[in-house]
Amino acid sequence: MFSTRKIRIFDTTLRDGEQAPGIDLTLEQKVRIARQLQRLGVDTIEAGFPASSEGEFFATKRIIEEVGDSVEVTGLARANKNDIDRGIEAGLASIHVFIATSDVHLKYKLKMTREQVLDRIYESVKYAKSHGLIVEYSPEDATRSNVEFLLQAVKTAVEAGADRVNIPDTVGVMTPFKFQELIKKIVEVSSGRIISVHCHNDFGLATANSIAGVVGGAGQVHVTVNGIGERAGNASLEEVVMALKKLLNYEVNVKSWLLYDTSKLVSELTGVPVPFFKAIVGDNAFGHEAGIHVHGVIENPLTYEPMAPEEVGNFRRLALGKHSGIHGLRKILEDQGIYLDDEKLKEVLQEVKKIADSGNKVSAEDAKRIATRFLTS
Ligand SMILES: CC(=O)SCCNC(=O)CCNC(=O)[C@H](O)C(C)(C)COP(=O)(O)OP(=O)(O)OC[C@H]1O[C@@H](n2cnc3c(N)ncnc32)[C@H](O)[C@@H]1OP(=O)(O)O
Ligand SMILES: CC(C)C(=O)C(=O)O
Repeated sequence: MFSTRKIRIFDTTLRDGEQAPGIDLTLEQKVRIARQLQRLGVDTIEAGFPASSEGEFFATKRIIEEVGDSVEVTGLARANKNDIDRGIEAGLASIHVFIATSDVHLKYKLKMTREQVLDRIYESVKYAKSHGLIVEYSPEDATRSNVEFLLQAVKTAVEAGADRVNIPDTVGVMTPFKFQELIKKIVEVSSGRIISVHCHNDFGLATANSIAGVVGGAGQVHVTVNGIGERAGNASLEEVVMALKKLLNYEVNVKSWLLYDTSKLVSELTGVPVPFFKAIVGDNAFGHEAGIHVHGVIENPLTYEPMAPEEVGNFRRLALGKHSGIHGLRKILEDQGIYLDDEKLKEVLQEVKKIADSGNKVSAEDAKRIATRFLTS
């Protein structure tokens, strides 16, 4: 399925990402990440939750001062006057107001009736709009809400003036086909407002569900760098962006070649390592050891890579091990200035495999050392 529709990228690394246990960024660290997100080209930066602490308040304020001229900066607020006022005091021109719509949240957490929640949606969105803000409303736990009530909540937010409505899969229980259908229904009652999706990764489906939401009609996706966030995390920015661009041909503002550096920066500042096998930005995302693959990639990278590493700022890494073949070994040695005939290469390869079979790693330098013996013998 192909489309040229433009999809907004709403980055919540500094809000939902930072909410994860063990991640507490300083003001300076938040500002560094915000600057990188602005360079990357996201459409909205959710800078934090200004009412939650002094630090969050001042970080939001500084981020607006630093990058607010060139990118929309928003902040999270509960559906109450105090949180919205705190956002306004921090200087926000855009606010993300949320209140849950699922019965389990209403009964046990909010202790409110459905009617009270609808009133609260209307009042809080209207209040924020009356201060001239761009308002995005999220019915938290939308995907476990009664669908009729969810549609009522969305209509209420739209009537109160919400500019965008975001549909959160708060505990990650959606499957792609189900979510696509739900988003279609939401779009039908939203009077042309941008519909957004916010997916959590509890079943490893956050990226798939986000894409399904877009196919269902969403015009914006909430993401975090490296997929950090509550519990199993959020939909990862790099996966969503590249899937939208490369697999479905949607238009996205993000400069994909800055993805790897952005991932490294967020990893460094949060202290959360990027998994080796992480799609797009993992160190093995363009890694090859198997002889058949390495041969193919040397002839033409398209054989075993769905995109070029440079497109996302990552690197191709050719490794040696028990699965290596002659073509790969030749390339690794020639890159280091070592040229051997096929007979000698085969002997070096046998040694490489012997080392690997005994459970040891073989680096390019190890191969060079072995090959040097053959050069001089
Ligand atoms: C799905 C999400 O990610 S939602 C965002 C979650 N993020 C965070 O919680 C991070 C920031 N949070 C905080 O710093 C604090 O929780 C604060 C400042 C917001 C509130 O702190 P406290 O006043 O101490 O309350 P606490 O966090 O224990 O409880 C939450 C209160 O907010 C209420 N509440 C929760 N969500 C909403 C909402 N969307 N709208 C209005 N009220 C809400 C709860 O019912 C509870 O109210 P109560 O105090 O009257 O019982
Ligand atoms: C506030 C909302 C969007 C949220 O973070 C969630 O439901 O996961």
